Amino acid sequence: MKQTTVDERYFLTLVRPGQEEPVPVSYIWLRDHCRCNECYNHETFQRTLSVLDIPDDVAPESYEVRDGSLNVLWKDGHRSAYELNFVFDSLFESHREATLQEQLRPVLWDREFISDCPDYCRVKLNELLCDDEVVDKLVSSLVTYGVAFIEKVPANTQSTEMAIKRIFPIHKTFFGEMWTFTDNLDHSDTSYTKAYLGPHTDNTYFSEAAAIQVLHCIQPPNSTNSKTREAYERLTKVPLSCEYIEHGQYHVDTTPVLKTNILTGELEQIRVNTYDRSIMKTIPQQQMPQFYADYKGLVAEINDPANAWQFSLRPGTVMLFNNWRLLHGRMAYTGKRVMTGCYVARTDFQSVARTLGIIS
Ligand SMILES: C[N+](C)(C)CCCC[C@H](N)C(=O)O
Ligand SMILES: O=C(O)CCC(=O)C(=O)O
Repeated sequence: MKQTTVDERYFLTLVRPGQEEPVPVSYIWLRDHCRCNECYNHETFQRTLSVLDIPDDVAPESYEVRDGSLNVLWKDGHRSAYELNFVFDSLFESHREATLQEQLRPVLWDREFISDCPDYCRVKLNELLCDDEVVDKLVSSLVTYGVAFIEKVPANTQSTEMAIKRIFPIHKTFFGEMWTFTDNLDHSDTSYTKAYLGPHTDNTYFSEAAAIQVLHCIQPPNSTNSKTREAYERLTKVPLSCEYIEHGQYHVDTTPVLKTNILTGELEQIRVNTYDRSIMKTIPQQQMPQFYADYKGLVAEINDPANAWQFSLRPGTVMLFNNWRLLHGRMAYTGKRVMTGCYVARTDFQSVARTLGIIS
């Protein structure tokens, strides 16, 4: 067995069955994760033990591993018992690996793939309302492909709301809970016009963009490259401010265009809306040429027609898409058109997916 030297004032070591390398486990982590009824409320899933009541130099009087459990007697006389799998599965390395091994991983796709791909979810409203498995299938599609459709939804806001609330709570913003928009400039924003809208994500000016955007066209218009990697890395670091301004509203958020997962390092969010960018003043002027080269490269890639999946949203079909990974836009139109939809907050999207066992 390999030897791992640890400072026994702060760590004990455990060996996971089937592995050779002993792993260090910190005493203060163990004490903080005691799940006895005195330290943890199993009805509210909350700690009752305050972290301030754990001495920095907390250490066991003794401990033993027996029958798949670690039993600790602390110097203050407190006793803790841990299932070894709880400890091993809570280690950073295990948690990171498990996150990377999610049973449902995002599938990256392009127009050709998605046009031919039968797997993303396209269900009928009555199926969704009657069958919990269809809810699971739809949320899985949003996790895997970032997109799903509900068909045969009566072309009105109320039915759209009913369909979405079957799956998610709706995230209310100053646009409303369910919003319905046309070209009457109800809000000072291009989406409230007939104009072309290039590919973008919404809410780049919120501290957290909606995870899911829902769109239902309830009244169609009555007429119709090693440099890339370096640029990618830079765009995960350069803070970019985006804003939304109208009477009574002034939202600004300043974060990089690309956000990577703090645990896995994988790309987690793209936040691009060229329309809503604030004055660029978050980097020195000397860095501007490089930033604009990187940003224009990304926007050009986004606007490449080869990357566009274009179709008409017709009354009856509700589209849900992941606003953290899919960009959306629309062609300019003439005549009268009415669109309805809503946002779903990321925490609610993830909570529903986690409750369904789709993500951890
Ligand atoms: C109409 N609706 C509420 C759906 C969107 C409004 C979009 C506002 C802003 N340009 C953005 O991209 O977030
Ligand atoms: O009007 C549309 O079809 C889409 C509008 C849009 O992109 C948005 O509201 O973010």
